[in-house]
Amino acid sequence: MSILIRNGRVIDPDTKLDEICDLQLEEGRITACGKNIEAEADVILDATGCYVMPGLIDMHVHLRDPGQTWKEDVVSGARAAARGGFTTVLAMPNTKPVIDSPDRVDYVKVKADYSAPIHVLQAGAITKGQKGEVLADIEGMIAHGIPAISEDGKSVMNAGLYKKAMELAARHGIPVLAHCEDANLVNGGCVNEDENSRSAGLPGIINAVEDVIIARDILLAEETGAHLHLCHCSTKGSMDILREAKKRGMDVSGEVCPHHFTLTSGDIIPGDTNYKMNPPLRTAEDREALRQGLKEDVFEVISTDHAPHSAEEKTATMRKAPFGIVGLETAAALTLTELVDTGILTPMQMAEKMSYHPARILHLEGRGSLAPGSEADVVIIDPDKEYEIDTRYFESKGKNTPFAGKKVKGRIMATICGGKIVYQDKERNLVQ
Ligand SMILES: NC(=O)N[C@@H](CC(=O)O)C(=O)O
Ligand SMILES: [Zn+2]
Ligand SMILES: [Zn+2]
Repeated sequence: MSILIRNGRVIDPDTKLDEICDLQLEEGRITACGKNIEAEADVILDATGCYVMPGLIDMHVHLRDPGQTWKEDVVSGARAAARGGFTTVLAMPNTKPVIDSPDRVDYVKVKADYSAPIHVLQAGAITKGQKGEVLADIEGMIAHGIPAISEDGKSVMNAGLYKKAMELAARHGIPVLAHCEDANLVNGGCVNEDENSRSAGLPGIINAVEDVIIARDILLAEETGAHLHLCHCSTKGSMDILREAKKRGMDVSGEVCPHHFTLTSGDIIPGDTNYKMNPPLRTAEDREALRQGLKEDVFEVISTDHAPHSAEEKTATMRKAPFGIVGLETAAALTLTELVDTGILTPMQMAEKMSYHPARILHLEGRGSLAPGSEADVVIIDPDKEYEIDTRYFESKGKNTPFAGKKVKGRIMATICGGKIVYQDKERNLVQ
């Protein structure tokens, strides 16, 4: 199988290429990139007016498999990812049961290998059952292929235990993905603590809930030499602390999710639980800091924290509904609309944060790159296509998004994974 993508704006952070040219894919690999490639191909795609980027990589998703497959499963999640332009996702281990052993890692791997259209990777939990008491079989899971460990959904509050996990991660050269939330400071909060929470009479979550654990984790990473990656950063403090740690030359990185760089707590429609996620939507000042941090590459990753829940679960009150919103099928459009179209990020920075940097942090050789020899994982995006987000077209089982009906600019036209077209837009056929 060979594919020739003609006349797109090829944007490759690895080779620093940003040029209108052709890209040739053969037998699952990228084989050539250049102007007017004359080779024969089984399929020719006309990418005129489109960005051609390395397939997007989301290093933070929840696929709910095993145990909560009414919300999502490996296959529906992977299809949603393909529709969103992603060719690799990393699933968090807060499933039921928790992915804390080699055989549970294998369960996801086998299911994904047989039936997912894209690459699905699995992170291993740090403690058994995510109870924060004893370490999980981290080395066993590393032997079975996990590219990272994470306790996402919570922080490991026992710093001594966490330090041991970091030592293991450092020894094996894998990153620790940190959900930063001080369990003792949350205080039952369900939205950001500010004038909006007070007028709505809802318990609030202060910024320090996140910031104190970020500071602690950075100190522990410095001590152990582990690569620390901060999940879903939402506060101005996260940006300040991360910037300062990087100045000291530390091996630490951070991600921001589209909802946190797009919305503030002031946008919450009272009672609409599709605005409830953890960490919560913060203030305009926090959002501004996140945007600035993305622009200045303090944050090198954009991830979705795709957190599907059923409509029924989300009909609960703001206090009781589960935290989390879906993100795979809206992330590229929100990044293009909110950050690229506004001049905050260049298209090259988008490709870095949504593909190249995640590949480097997770040590995914041959991914996040369009250099010849790389895996044939490619996304074709029309940056000018305008439309309204419509959850009826979502491949995800989760429709829980505050962005339904939002006007955006930028649409995935095709996703190619391992040299196969795994998603194509129905309106505009690129095949020539
Ligand atoms: N982000 C969320 O609001 N929810 C996540 C957990 C998490 O990412 O911490 C979930 O698993 O639902
Ligand atoms: Zn989290
Ligand atoms: Zn998460």
